[in-house]
Amino acid sequence: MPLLRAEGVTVAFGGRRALDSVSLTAEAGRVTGLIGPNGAGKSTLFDVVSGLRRPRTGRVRLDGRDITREGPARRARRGMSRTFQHLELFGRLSVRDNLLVAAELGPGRRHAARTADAVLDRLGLTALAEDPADALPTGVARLVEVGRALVLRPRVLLLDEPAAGQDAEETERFAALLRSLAADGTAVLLVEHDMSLVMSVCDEVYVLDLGHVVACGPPALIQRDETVLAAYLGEA
Ligand SMILES: Nc1ncnc2c1ncn2[C@@H]1O[C@H](COP(=O)(O)OP(=O)(O)OP(=O)(O)O)[C@@H](O)[C@H]1O
Repeated sequence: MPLLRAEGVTVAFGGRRALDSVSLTAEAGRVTGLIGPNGAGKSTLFDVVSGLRRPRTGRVRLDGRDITREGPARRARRGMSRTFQHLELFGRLSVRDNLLVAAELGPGRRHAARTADAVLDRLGLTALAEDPADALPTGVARLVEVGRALVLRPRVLLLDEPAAGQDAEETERFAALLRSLAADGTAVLLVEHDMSLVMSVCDEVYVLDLGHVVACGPPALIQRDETVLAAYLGEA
């Protein structure tokens, strides 16, 4: 049984379908990519999976359990956490305090400081722990957002464009982090525009275009898929 499954998810804004019967699976121990041109529906699908938006039709299942009607807090307690495309850090708080605020809500709350410090160490952020979040370059701030999701010890981690603003070296380190999270058994679902990152870290890639899954498979196949190329070139 897959850890996370979205089944036949449809979302409409006004008369327009942002998602039209979309199904997707994310397995424990794997990095699953979700790509597609601007406006394809990626963030909307994240909102449905994380409980911020109710779909018009369709289901979200975690471990087979139907969680479609559960809110984001309940899903977080079940082991799901996410980052946002637009940074949502507490700008005046230090890097460490940003993680602590989340750690105090999570399963490691009794040892929140230790939990936060362990994640800072894993992300290579210890030297910046006391810096205010709003003084950080975007690439580092995104890493802090990932850290805030990680202190909740997620089984399912949803990352919305986490590498935007990272330089080449930061992206390389980030790729290694994603692989190590998967090796720990986390199901990572990754929305990302950096194609070389997606193709190098993902086990499987879903391609959305205009609210439909137009392709799904291992990176090597997706890179050669004509429907995918057409979607990106605007010919689909
Ligand atoms: N709150 C909203 N109200 C109306 N339309 C919306 C809303 N949110 C998203 N949309 C529309 O739904 C479609 C999908 O948007 P979404 O943000 O999910 O795409 P995306 O694939 O994440 O795009 P991007 O790569 O640009 O972030 C777009 O046409 C968008 O304009």
